[in-house]
Amino acid sequence: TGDHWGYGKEDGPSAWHRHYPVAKGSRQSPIDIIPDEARRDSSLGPIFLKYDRCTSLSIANNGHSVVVEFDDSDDRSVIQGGPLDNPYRLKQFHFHWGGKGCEGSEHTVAGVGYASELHLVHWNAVKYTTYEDAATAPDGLAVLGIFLEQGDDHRWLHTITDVLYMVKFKGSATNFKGFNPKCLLPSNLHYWTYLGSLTTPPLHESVIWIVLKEPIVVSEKQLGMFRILQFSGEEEDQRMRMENNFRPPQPLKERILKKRC
Ligand SMILES: CN(C)c1nnc([C@H](N)S(N)(=O)=O)s1
Ligand SMILES: [Zn+2]
Repeated sequence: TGDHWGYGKEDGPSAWHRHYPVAKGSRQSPIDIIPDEARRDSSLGPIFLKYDRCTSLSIANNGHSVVVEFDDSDDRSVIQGGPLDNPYRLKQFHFHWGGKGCEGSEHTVAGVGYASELHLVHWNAVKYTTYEDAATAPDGLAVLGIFLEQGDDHRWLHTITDVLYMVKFKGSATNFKGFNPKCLLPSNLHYWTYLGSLTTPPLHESVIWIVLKEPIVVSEKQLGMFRILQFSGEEEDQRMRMENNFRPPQPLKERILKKRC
């Protein structure tokens, strides 16, 4: 049992539909974002991120990515506004990235990928009692996507890359308290939004996606630190470097990509 999916040739995104048929569904993520085709929507206001009294708990390697988990027992860390009818609670954030010098984002912009993509996963605690209930509801999750572009060192990313050696292997975790993800946001919060899904199995079609237009800039050295992580556990003999853990863009089908006026 356990996760029998991955990013390899046999168990990668093109095979996920065998165990998760929703992979061929009508609102799958990620997508290729075509800016000129985004429809202006006057009902869309700005997004607000209240990450002040941050509630980070731990950082872990779950065999697919590196994940920072938050205490989501109250509304201290929430996203609201934009396409959202109420505040959504921050549950975790994680990254997707490529091989050295290669694209590794999940969403692409006019067919072009970025080096990496940060996902901050929030859930609708007003309408649903648990994350698990929200994760299967059409308006249950809100994921904020932020592109990472290769360039100069990011001033704050080292607080994450400096501890990656402690979670090198699948199943490892360590304390990670007092980290405020506000330091990972770009200067402006202009966004695209559309209805989509989780981008890894179980691929639930429960995500309101909010993708920021402005990337943050990180160095190749910092990106390289993510590649010391392994998909495999410490006891496994196959050393499997964690990289290219991204799903390619999926058909837009009958969806409209929206943006703020
Ligand atoms: C259980 N949670 C929080 C998640 N399950 N799948 C997630 C995917 N990694 S993503 N990329 O956020 O859809 S996040
Ligand atoms: Zn993700």
